[in-house]
Amino acid sequence: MTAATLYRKLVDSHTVAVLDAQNVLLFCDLHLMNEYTSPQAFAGLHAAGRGVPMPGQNVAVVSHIIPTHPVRQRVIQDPPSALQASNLRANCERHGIALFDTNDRWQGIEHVVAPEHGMIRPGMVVICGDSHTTTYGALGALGFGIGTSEVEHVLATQTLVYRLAQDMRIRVDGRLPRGTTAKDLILMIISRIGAQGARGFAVEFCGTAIDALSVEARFTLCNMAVEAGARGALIAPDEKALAYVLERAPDIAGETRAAALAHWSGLHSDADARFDVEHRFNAEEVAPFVTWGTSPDQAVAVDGLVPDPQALAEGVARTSAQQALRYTALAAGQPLQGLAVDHVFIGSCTNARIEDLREVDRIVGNRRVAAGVRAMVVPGSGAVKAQAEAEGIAERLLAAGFEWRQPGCSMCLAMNDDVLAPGQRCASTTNRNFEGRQGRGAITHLMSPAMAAAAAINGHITDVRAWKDIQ
Ligand SMILES: CC(C)[C@H](C(=O)O)[C@@H](O)C(=O)O
Ligand code: SF4
Repeated sequence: MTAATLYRKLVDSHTVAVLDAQNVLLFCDLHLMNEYTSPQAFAGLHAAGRGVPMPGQNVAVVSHIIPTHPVRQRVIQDPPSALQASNLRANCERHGIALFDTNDRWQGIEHVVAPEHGMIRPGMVVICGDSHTTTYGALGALGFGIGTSEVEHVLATQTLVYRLAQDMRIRVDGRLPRGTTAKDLILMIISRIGAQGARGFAVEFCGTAIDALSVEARFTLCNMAVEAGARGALIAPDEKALAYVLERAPDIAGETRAAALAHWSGLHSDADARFDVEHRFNAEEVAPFVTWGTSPDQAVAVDGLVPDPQALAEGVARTSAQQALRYTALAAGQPLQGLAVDHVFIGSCTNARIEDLREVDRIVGNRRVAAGVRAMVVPGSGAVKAQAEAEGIAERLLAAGFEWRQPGCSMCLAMNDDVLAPGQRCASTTNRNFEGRQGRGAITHLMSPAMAAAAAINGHITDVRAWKDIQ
């Protein structure tokens, strides 16, 4: 047998039929749904008089449009959003699909909820009408986003017509310096390879720096690989990944466990597997990264300067940098450090897990949010929220002047009522800094949770490495 990459092993083991040289019919072990991209798919399914043959392999979570105010019973006020949620409920009831509904105690952002309940296992193919499904590569599962018409196809057949991706390997060796995280690493990678740098590729991350990352940090890394255009992100599952899954999947026991472990042990690229493209990075070069523009690849180290578009080659990069600077109201050559922020948002499927909130807590310590800054923490899920409350994190952050909210996507894309005003500048732990993403005319600076916490305390973009008590 020829040597294969982990990506090809996952695709081949899920191929029901080869359609042509580029396309296969792929079996999908788990299909996650949200209220935003599923309604039209169900409508299409019903119009065609079709059912959902494998409801147990589908799960739905209300994520995007849900309000996050700290009330006991959440009510979605906005009529179109309320309709999306009630549609999802009706569709799940009709087809017997499990749903994490608005007031379910485990509700949250779909990509935070699914792994914490042991739904994501190494070797699976997981799809969702949401681009950040690449997150699951952290556990050795092939995850990727699909469009609404594909959601309908998956509901009806549990399969997908899938165009093969090319193989890319990104090796990162060395140790991440003090004060830097997986978020800084992925922002650095994206800034170097570009927002289209992995377009058309399934990316496998490897190297000593990746081995050293916690599973939650790997979620952050794989989550944002899509911001480089990746069609999938994978990390071969190691002891850490397996322990994470086994802890959360009590059904994997006895003979099933032995069979699972045997299967999982083969989930890595063969030693002589061929990758179409390979990149190498040195973790020692990672610094806390901050975006200055309106695309995730427009980022520099916090002690760097806003680049001069004139220094870029004439063409798309220069034009988009010029446009970006107009939007973010920054000047070429300006330092990012010291830039005042109005708002701090700690949340999203990139950085709202318990380790992220512990990091924020550690940075904040006994300090207080700067006067005039509104700082909001939106835990990724009900489970994260409960854990953070049990650990005293919520109480300490509230005392420091942060708002402590209920779980959801919230200000990551402002589809609920957590919206910034025009011109407001936000230090954000999210993954996209597109124009208008957090509110029309609002400006987003992507960064790590530690950096966002430091910005909240100082009221301006701050190099967290100057903090004495960081790790
Ligand atoms: C709403 C959804 C389709 C979208 C996505 O696909 O990623 C959203 O989650 C986002 O982060 O922009
Ligand atoms: S948290 Fe943000 S990136 Fe993640 S699914 Fe929600 S909107 Fe998309």
